[in-house]
Amino acid sequence: MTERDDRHKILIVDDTKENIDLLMEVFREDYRVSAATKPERALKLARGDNPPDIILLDILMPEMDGYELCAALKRDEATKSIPVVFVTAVSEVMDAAKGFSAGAVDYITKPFHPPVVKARVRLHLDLKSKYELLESYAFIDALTEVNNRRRFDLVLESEWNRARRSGRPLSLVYVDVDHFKEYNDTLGHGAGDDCLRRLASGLSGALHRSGDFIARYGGEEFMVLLPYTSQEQAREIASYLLSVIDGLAIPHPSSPIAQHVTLSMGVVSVDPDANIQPAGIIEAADRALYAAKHGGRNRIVGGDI
Ligand SMILES: Nc1nc2c(ncn2[C@@H]2O[C@H](COP(=O)(O)OP(=O)(O)OP(=O)(O)O)[C@@H](O)[C@H]2O)c(=O)[nH]1
Repeated sequence: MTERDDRHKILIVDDTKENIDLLMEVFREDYRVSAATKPERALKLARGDNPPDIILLDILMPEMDGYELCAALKRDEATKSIPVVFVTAVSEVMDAAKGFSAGAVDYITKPFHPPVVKARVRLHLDLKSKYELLESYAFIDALTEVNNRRRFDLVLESEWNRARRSGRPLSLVYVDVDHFKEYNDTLGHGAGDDCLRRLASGLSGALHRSGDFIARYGGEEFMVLLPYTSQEQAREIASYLLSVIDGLAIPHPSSPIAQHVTLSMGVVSVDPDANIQPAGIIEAADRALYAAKHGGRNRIVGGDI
């Protein structure tokens, strides 16, 4: 088995091999370093499956100058959060303002002073990690620690586009806790919060496929998004989720329908050719959920779009 290499990745982009070698020497020991001498190659590596954590970019290159390449990286959703540091010779006339407006975070000058260059790269990697951590908090529901509604909206949009491109179905399960007002009224709001945490953890733990996605959508509502899943498969998954929550047997003394907490679910699957928007999928799942509630709760109802 090969050992995992968790070191940060640096991409050096420079048309001169000697410059690449110089920077390689500075970083080789502490980082995974790759290099590109041509802008297209740099773009390809940055957009690839294993993108760099930071890019050191020469400003003067014959085919596309560093400013243009930096601007191209910043325009692309997939690469825009990779920090770009310009590399320039003190003898070159560098327009720092132009560099920053193209999206660079900093610049370093040749000849290199290795401790300073290393410190600057470390600083930007550190800032990037902190930014990512903050960003992840912005997408997590504080009570249940599953994804929040803001993240759900973004993921639904991107999965919807992916489904359209792939021509494969996308399913959505709208989940709502039954008689949760009575639960709170009988056992208190704190117990209600605990119950929501247990439900979120039970539901997310029951989703096994990568790509399956759960979010807390509102107070006692969750959304489960199932890419590449037909209506029939989605109903099977929904009934598995129902059985998992049944297995938790969370006591609900004031429920008129069971002795423990139950869920209602509305399930819809979308034919990606259909001429509808993501909001239409939610509305259809909401109608199916409404039917599940009116049909007696603790059940799954499939809906049409
Ligand atoms: N403890 C707790 N309760 C919440 C939270 N968010 C929403 N609720 C409660 O969830 C309850 C939802 O009540 P309703 O919309 O009437 O629905 P219900 O009682 O579950 O009834 P049905 O959905 O029709 O089965 C309300 O009493 C809200 O106060 C939360 O974060 N914590």
